[in-house]
Amino acid sequence: MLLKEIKKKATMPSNGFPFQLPVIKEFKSIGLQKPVTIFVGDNGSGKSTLLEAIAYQSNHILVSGETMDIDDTFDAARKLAPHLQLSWSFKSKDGFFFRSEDFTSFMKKTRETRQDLEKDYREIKARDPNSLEALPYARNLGELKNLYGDGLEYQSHGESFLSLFQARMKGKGLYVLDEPETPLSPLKQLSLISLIKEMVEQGSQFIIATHSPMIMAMPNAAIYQIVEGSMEEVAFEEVEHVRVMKDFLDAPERFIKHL
Ligand SMILES: Nc1ncnc2c1ncn2[C@@H]1O[C@H](COP(=O)(O)OP(=O)(O)OP(=O)(O)O)[C@@H](O)[C@H]1O
Repeated sequence: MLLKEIKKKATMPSNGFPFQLPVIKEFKSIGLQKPVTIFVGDNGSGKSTLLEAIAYQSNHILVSGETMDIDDTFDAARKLAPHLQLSWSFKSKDGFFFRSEDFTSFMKKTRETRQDLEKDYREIKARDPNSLEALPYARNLGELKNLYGDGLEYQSHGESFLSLFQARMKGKGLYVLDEPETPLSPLKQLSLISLIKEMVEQGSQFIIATHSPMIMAMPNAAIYQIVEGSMEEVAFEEVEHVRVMKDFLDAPERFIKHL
């Protein structure tokens, strides 16, 4: 394990967002004994708020490589993070925070970078086909191609999500993922589970907020369920999402006739 414990300091304010959220008020500490920690809970239970603060306090790097410092949507994380005490076995500098909103801007940035490099490369070659000045542009274009193939933008939304994870994840990193299942079909969620399993085998650790029962079934995972502000470790079969989804799939008509 890289991150061993997340503990709330005694001095946290009790008023104003995010401090007045029930889950933040009641949170004391969790020990991370498994390589995958999963937060589940209803919409609005505070999963993202807590996850963002953990990510901010750990290394505050986004999937794009940018810092969480420049984005005002992380104001609450910036306020809450100093009140969380993280204990490490080994503080890795690798890893990132991922939420699906940042994916679109990362795709846009990658596309613009590639287009700029291609334009500069073409201009230099047109001026002088043998110019050494073109070499760094060719090298950077080659690196982008190695990482993402011909371009994430030529893949479907779900495919490019997975390619991004495959390109950006490596061993011994701490990955904090907020609802990574968002655009993924059930089969692609299995591919994500397989990728996470592979990364765990290489010494990585994951903290994930999810609504997906498939992700919750991940091997080597501890599931913490938030109900009315209290956070408790539960078995997979006890998670509300899992029970509701299972009952629904067993007999959808039973649910739908009551709507
Ligand atoms: N800037 C803000 N100011 C005040 N309240 C906020 C702010 N941002 C979020 N909230 C509230 O905090 C609560 C927790 O939000 P959060 O996004 O952490 O929930 P969540 O469990 O991740 O939900 P979901 O599953 O829908 O993503 C919600 O009720 C939300 O409306």
